[in-house]
Amino acid sequence: MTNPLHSDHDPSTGELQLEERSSLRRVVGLSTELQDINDAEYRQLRLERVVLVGVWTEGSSAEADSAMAELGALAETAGSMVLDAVIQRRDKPDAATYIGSGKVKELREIVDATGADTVICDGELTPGQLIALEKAVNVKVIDRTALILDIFAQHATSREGKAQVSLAQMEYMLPRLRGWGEALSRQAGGRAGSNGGVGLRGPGETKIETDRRRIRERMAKVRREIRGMKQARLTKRHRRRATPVPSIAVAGYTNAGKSSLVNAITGAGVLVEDALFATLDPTTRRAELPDGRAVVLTDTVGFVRHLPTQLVEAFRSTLEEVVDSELLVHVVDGSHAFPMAQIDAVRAVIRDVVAEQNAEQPTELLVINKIDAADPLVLAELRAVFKDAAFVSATSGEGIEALRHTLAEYIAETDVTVTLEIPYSRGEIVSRVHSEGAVVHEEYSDQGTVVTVRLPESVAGELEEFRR
Ligand SMILES: Nc1nc2c(ncn2[C@@H]2O[C@H](COP(=O)(O)OP(=O)(O)OP(=O)(O)O)[C@@H](O)[C@H]2O)c(=O)[nH]1
Ligand SMILES: [Mg+2]
Repeated sequence: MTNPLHSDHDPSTGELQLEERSSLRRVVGLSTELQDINDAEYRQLRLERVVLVGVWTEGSSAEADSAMAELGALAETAGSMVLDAVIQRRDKPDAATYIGSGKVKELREIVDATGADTVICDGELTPGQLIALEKAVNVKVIDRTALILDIFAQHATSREGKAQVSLAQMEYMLPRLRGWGEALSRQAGGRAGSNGGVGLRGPGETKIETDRRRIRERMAKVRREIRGMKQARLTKRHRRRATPVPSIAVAGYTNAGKSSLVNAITGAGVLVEDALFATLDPTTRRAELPDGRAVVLTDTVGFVRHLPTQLVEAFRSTLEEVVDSELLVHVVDGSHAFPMAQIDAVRAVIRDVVAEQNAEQPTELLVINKIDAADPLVLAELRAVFKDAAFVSATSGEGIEALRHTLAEYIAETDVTVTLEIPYSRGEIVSRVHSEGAVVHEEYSDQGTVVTVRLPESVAGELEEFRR
């Protein structure tokens, strides 16, 4: 394992976060309540004992199983206990009830037999499908989108992250308010007949309409707040960009081991958990590479297939970090049954953001992690396809030192080599050159210290006056 050089963080932070999160688990579901619209009768996800349902439309049965396993992991991350899972093979989901009527009956029997209180469907269901299925099985039915929103709501810690998630939840809720519970009765007085046009709403407005209006108002407010926070973040990032320390973004599918890898490389205590979306806010750690150079690594939120569109915006801040960095370390879970599909999913999202921002595609270094637990056949395939990839285990430490050297080489490629003569009176410049670059040669002349050093271009520019 590597030394915790320049770790500017208390290694107990991850531990603390983990504790906090476990205590949060016990009140699962509370985080999805939007306190500010407390009388809106939207569905509250109190997930406890759940049955999973999937429709398998394409691919092999092993892939379908793997998709269900992921849904199960998501459900557990949200704090629920998975009792059973049903998959139905069909060309496309049933328009009325997502799964066909025969399967609905079977599902109802499973729900009754297991005592489940919630059914989770893989995919995004229409409001109509949710209601119809709920009627048929007689317990709460939610979809994958709601589940992911719930996890994000539980895990977001930064103010901007929380605001983004609450906005996404409201966006999801808005079209689904209708029919949410027979409890949504009309307000006293009923609808004010045909004369209740624009501006005359009020007593005759239905409860759903009032709720919708309140949610829209709240959404507008949150949007304004986010704009303000975004500005602050951009300023901060700008300031960070002004310091010439190269930045490395660590991205990849959720649970690939990104945080573990950042810890292994830097020795810092970033939160690691066998749960999806353990990391939601980008965290940055300093590290020193074998050539003595300082870099910063940013641990980012994980990717997932079919990310709810409402959350894409919430991901944006993390993706901007990726696009902005010198090097993108793309971490892959080598022990997963289908790492290729995950690699493709991650690359597709990054490509989209790069295109959208008119940015340059950052250099990507693939890091296949968890080689200690990987199937040798899958590993052999990955080695054959990705010849430049690094193969490591963040937990055993295998390959980490080699990876640190590889990182140094990648970063060095963006460097220039210069010879500087630094007067003896400017010792601070000599220290700076040592910490920000890789010194190739050093000697002492009558005038000062003469160093030949590889430096990031921006630093070399700043030290132009000492060039020889
Ligand atoms: N066997 C094995 N397990 C690992 C390795 N690296 C990470 N893990 C485990 O994988 C799980 C996820 O690790 P994290 O580092 O939290 O993964 P992440 O990519 O940051 O996950 P999210 O932040 O949730 O997206 C944890 O249980 C780790 O202990 C490895 O090299 N080998
Ligand atoms: Mg993480």
